[in-house]
Amino acid sequence: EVFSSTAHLSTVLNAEREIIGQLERYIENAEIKTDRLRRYIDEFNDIQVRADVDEIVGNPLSAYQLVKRLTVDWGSVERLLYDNSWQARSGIGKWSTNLELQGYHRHTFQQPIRGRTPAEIKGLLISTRTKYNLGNGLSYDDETKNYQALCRGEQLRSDSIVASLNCYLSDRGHPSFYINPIKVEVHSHDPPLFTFHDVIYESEINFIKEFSKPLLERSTVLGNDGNAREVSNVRTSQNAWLTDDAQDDYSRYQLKIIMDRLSRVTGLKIHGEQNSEAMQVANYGIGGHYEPHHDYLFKDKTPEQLANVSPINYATGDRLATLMFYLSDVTRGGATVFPRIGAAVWPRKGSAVFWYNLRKSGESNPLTLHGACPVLHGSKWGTK
Ligand SMILES: O=C(O)CCC(=O)C(=O)O
Ligand SMILES: [Fe+2]
Repeated sequence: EVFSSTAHLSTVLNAEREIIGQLERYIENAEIKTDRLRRYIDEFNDIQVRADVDEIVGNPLSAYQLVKRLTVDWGSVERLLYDNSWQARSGIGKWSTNLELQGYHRHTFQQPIRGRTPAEIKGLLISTRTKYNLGNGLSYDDETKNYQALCRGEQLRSDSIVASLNCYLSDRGHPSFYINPIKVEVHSHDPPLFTFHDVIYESEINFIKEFSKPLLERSTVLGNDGNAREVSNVRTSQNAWLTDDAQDDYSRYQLKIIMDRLSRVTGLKIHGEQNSEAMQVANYGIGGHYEPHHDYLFKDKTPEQLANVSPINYATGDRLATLMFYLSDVTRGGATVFPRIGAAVWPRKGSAVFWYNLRKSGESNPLTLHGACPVLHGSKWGTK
């Protein structure tokens, strides 16, 4: 009954004012929320547009920020979207605290590092010159020291040895290279260690990468107890085996062309499972590495570990040689280093590094101990 008295009308009027007030706060909140969301979107958009994928995932700072966005920022966006506390000022408080905290993290994260390029970080790590030993019979500690020093780009060999390392053009004894000979770079004469430059082409590299991307899984090593392979900090990368049965006709054809060329380059028959293992593709992200190890399979193994060597390897014999080619340049880090030889091979897209794991006598050569240095900036793709 609104006509019988005005008393109740004033209550209604007050209620209306209250509703208007709440609606205004609701709109105000919604505007703040939209504003925050807009700022997130602008910021993410800006980062996405600015750089290409390799640049984002390969730069330690942007890779860190990407992970932070996935784990923290997008969580805040989600909370913003689902937070319906339209009447609570405390809601706004919560959002802004959140954002301030993130601003703070961004601040503390960026300030100390800004301007310090990986080169300077690397510079900080370079120790004063220590005396290095090379060869067999080094302690594990010395080998680790050499591995790290080589990864930092230090020279461990005498100037005269380094001066004896040469580059040359070679047809590798095959007519297909008469006109366009292979560029060979020698990293060590004994044991022989070379890179063959520009032996795999851009289109082939893209083919191998695209083909293996969906197959990549965290790499494993043979467990000490001889049991199945396990994930380990010794080898932090992802890899994929390009086995014959996983391939369609077109892929098999592409791989055959590459393998035939590499057979001519190395002078070894490497195509087909009787002659070499399936191709293995590896991708290392920032910090990804493989600690020094040997590629040969039969020496220095316990009977339990030997029991784990696959029958095909017994049938075909030990790994005579390793040929590994780089499918990417690496901005910093990621060298393949030989702590007992003192050699470091820096990845170059399209080049292949080659060495014999066994001597001519068939015995394994312990000097071929090698490892992959941690990637500092960029990402590393290799296949062997
Ligand atoms: O990636 C590298 O530089 C070395 C890889 C390696 O030694 C291996 O896969 O056995
Ligand atoms: Fe290896």
